[in-house]
Amino acid sequence: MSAETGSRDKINKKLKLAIKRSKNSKDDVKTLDSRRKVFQGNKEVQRTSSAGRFSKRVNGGKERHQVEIDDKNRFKSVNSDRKRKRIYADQDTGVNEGTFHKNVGIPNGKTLSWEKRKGTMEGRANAGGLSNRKRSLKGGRSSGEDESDDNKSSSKSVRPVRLRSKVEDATVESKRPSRRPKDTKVSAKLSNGKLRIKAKTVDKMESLKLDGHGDGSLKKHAKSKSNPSTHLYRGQNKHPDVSLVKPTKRTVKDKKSLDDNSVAADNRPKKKKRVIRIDPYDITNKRLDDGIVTNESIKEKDEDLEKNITMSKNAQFRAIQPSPSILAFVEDNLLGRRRLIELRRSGYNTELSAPLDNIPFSTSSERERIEESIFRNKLTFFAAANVSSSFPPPDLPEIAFAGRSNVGKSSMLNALTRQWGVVRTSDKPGLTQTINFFKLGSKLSLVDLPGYGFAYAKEEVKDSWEELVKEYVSTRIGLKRVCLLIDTKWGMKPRDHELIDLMERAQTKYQILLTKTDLVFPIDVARRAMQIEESLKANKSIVQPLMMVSSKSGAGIPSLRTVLGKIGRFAKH
Ligand SMILES: Nc1nc2c(ncn2[C@@H]2O[C@H](COP(=O)(O)OP(=O)(O)OP(=O)(O)O)[C@@H](O)[C@H]2O)c(=O)[nH]1
Ligand SMILES: [Mg+2]
Repeated sequence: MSAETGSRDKINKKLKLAIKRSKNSKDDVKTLDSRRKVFQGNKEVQRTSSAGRFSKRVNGGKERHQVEIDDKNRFKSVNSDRKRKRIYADQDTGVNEGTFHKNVGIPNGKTLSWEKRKGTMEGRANAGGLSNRKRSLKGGRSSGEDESDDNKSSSKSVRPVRLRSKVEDATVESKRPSRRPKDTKVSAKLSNGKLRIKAKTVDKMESLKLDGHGDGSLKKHAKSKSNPSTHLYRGQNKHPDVSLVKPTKRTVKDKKSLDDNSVAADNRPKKKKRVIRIDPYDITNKRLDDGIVTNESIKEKDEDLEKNITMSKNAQFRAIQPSPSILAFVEDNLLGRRRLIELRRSGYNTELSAPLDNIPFSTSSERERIEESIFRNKLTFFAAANVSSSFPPPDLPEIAFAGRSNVGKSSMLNALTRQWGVVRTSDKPGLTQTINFFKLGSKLSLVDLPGYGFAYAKEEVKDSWEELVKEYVSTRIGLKRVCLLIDTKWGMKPRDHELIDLMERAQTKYQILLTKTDLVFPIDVARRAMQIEESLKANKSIVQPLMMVSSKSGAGIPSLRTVLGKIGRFAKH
């Protein structure tokens, strides 16, 4: 009996427990229904819930237990949903630094989160829940987000955030903003486990921020379009002034449009002056220069005129047609530039220093071959004068050799006498600086005059030489002839004409010697002779003929000896 009563008690206890559990299960069903109503609005929760299984399970004992488990799971899911909300809250409060905050501290990372780039999430630290989050997203556009939250204009300009979520772990994908967004708006999308957020800004916000950080003058342009690049820089940098420091070309342009007097505009780099390079080979560029009259252009024109004159002089010289007699004389005496083979064919010894003279230097026996006896005498230096008072007494008839520097005066003395080293010569103009007197035996005196014109000497010295020469040729007693040496290549120069005029006035006999004939063509020797004879044909003191000589080749030297020898022979003491 005791066993039966014991078993009955156990059964009764179980029945009581079962009844209690059935009552509790009804309460649970009520609570579940109420909770189902709570989450009725959440479609995703309804979709995920197994409502059919839930209704079956509420009838059975084990099933009820399962129901409780499922309810726990559902609670878990509900809790997870709550947790999701808490996650947002935590995220908003900064407790749960998930993917939202991972990139916030990265200053230059390419994977900057969207709030870092757009600066919209800065103000969410004080926000709580989704509504606050929306609010923060509305107002949080730049580094001054907290201030901009209070700003109505900024809140108007931003779209609210849309959240679509059925996920437990929300991750944020940041959509990289375009580099040049025109109208940027902020929107957040939470779907398929990823929160996609787009941020867009409105121009007014930017202009207001400029008001806050820049000059007051910027307020004038609050409605004007702001620069998107400044948005970008301001979003990345909490200090908008710093972002203004590193502007792009586009920011510079916009700053200029904002206010010319602003500090930012003053700090912009100045434009470099555009340099126009004129191409000398470009016809259009030359046309620019044509209208400009400068001193340089006048000088160039003058130089061109002088060139034309010189060219005309040369042309005139080329146009001279020498007389046949002069041409014949030039050809007979082998004047002008000649080839050695030509001299050899004519019977001259080309191994001699002056083959056309055919007389070697220095030895007395050879000097006997000189046709003119007076020039067989030994040449001796006896006086030098740099002033007229130091002139030697005029005991002998004198023949002077005058001319420009380096024309070959001293060389002419050597060529006439064929004596080496008595008269010094040099290729440097200005060697002879005094009037040098040479005796040729006891019959004749040869005088080497300093040259005039170009010389390596001071102007005062050259002037004194010229004055001394002028005084000598105009006042010297015993001066029988002045041999005026003219370089065949260059012809007569103004100084030569000056000296000729002086000798004309002083009635000093002078004879023209064309020197260095071996350096020009024979035809030019004839032309020069014709030119000078024509120019001096009216002169009275000139002695004809004009002599054409070359100390180097010896051409015309024998003829000159003959002419000058007559002076010594017939001169009256
Ligand atoms: N080719 C050539 N050269 C000559 C002739 N006569 C002189 N020379 C050269 O011309 C240069 C000047 O000769 P010089 O006799 O010193 O001339 P200069 O007139 O006395 O010169 P200054 O004493 O400075 O007035 C020398 O190098 C001579 O060799 C010539 O007929 N033909
Ligand atoms: Mg000389």
